[in-house]
Amino acid sequence: MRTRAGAPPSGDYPEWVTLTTDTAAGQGIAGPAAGAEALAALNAAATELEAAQQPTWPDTAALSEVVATLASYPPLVFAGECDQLTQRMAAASVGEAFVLQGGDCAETFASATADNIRDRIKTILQMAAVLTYGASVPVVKVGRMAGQYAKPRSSSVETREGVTLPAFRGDIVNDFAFHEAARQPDPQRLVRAYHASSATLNLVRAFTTGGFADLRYVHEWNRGFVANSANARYEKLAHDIDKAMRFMAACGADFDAMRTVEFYAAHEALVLDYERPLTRIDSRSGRLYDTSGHFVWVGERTRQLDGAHIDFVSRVSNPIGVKLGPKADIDEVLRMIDKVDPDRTPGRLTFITRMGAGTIRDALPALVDKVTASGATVTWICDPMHGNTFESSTGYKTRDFEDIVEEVRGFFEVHRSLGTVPGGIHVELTGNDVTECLGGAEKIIDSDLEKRYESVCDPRLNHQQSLELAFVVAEMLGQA
Ligand SMILES: O=C[C@H](O)[C@H](O)COP(=O)(O)O
Ligand SMILES: C=C(OP(=O)(O)O)C(=O)O
Ligand SMILES: [Mn+2]
Repeated sequence: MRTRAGAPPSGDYPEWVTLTTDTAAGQGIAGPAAGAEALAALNAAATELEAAQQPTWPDTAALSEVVATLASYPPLVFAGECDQLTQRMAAASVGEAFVLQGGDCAETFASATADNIRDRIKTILQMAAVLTYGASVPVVKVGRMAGQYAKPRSSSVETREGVTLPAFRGDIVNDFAFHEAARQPDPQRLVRAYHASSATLNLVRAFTTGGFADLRYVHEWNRGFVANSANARYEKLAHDIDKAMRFMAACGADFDAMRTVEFYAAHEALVLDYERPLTRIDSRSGRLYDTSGHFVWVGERTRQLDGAHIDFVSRVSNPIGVKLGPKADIDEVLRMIDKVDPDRTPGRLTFITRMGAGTIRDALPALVDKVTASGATVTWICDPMHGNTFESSTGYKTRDFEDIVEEVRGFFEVHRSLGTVPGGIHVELTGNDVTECLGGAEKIIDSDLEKRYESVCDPRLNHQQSLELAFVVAEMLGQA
């Protein structure tokens, strides 16, 4: 709708529709001069600083072409959406929201199907509904999706039956198949990752705004979950939620207004040859945003203070996560805050702790205490997956559901004893009925793992286990 004079009516579009399109890689930058300078500095630093866990691309000319191609593509997310998520993360930092981040350890191109994406979203929506009830605050829904294609590895090679090849580093770099050609890094995969992310995000937006996310459906799905006799221990909470829904209906709540949800995309900003060309100047503010996803994080293996990853995230304005393991050095963490969040912007920096069930109660308190004393305003999120991985007797990388629950329990205990805020959870999950993590009501045991072990990297909670975790965490939240 336009006025007769051809001017768009004011106030019709949300502010975030402002395009963030000025391109990276130093090509045809039309944005504000300050932004162009900042972008040039980001690009220079990304190539000069030491970057851990990067692929060794065999053909640098092909890589340059790919980087230029990515730089010419539209952004996947808008700067204003990232700012909105920063505000949501800020709310979580003070207990006015709770964050749920979840999705595959490693997305693959082959698994980016409509059914898989729908089922993952469905699982996250179901978990979020339960957590919302438990927390009595909005749940910020963030998928490890639409960009989670890169993996850091403990070893750069993999040996099977005497044959040693480069390790699989995620579909964005090489192929999981165990033969020489498949494991060669191929820069064309960066372009495929962009298109797969774009298609995924398109479906995410459709599912979360087109009616699929209607709270009434989500509630029915959850009723179905609890009706399964294996899940009887969650009946009480499910009954309470059901009552709350009926109470809302009786009060005349507008359920039609609850047919859409905000949903954000997150991934580890690992391969800088992907993140860098997707970094753009926001035409509103001249600031830089990594438009490959709303929230990006730096992993435990790449968070070196003087390394390229921390430098990169310090230069973009997205909400940023940093994973912290049990050996995180407190002084280093404090210097990291100065670097990534010098202005102490609430919601800007999230620490995703991944300590291990047996370690969290010892390792987390001092860290939280010192960070709080420093005056920082970080959001604390618990990743109960990465500190609890072990090899099963049958040779699979696995995790035990009980360890996962126990780490979240420790996370709540530590924050409650310090008077700080447990802001959310970060989990590896799928909407499918895989057998990758042990335990849960279905009592998956070692010998079950081979039945449906489909992850190309870490073991994920399956649909049932994910919902169980949501119910258990909702109980913990309700005990506040
Ligand atoms: O999520 C990631 C994994 O924990 C990480 O890639 C390391 O895995 P690896 O020890 O199998 O290499
Ligand atoms: C590699 C991951 O985690 P971390 O950096 O915490 O090991 C991950 O989230 O898949
Ligand atoms: Mn993982």
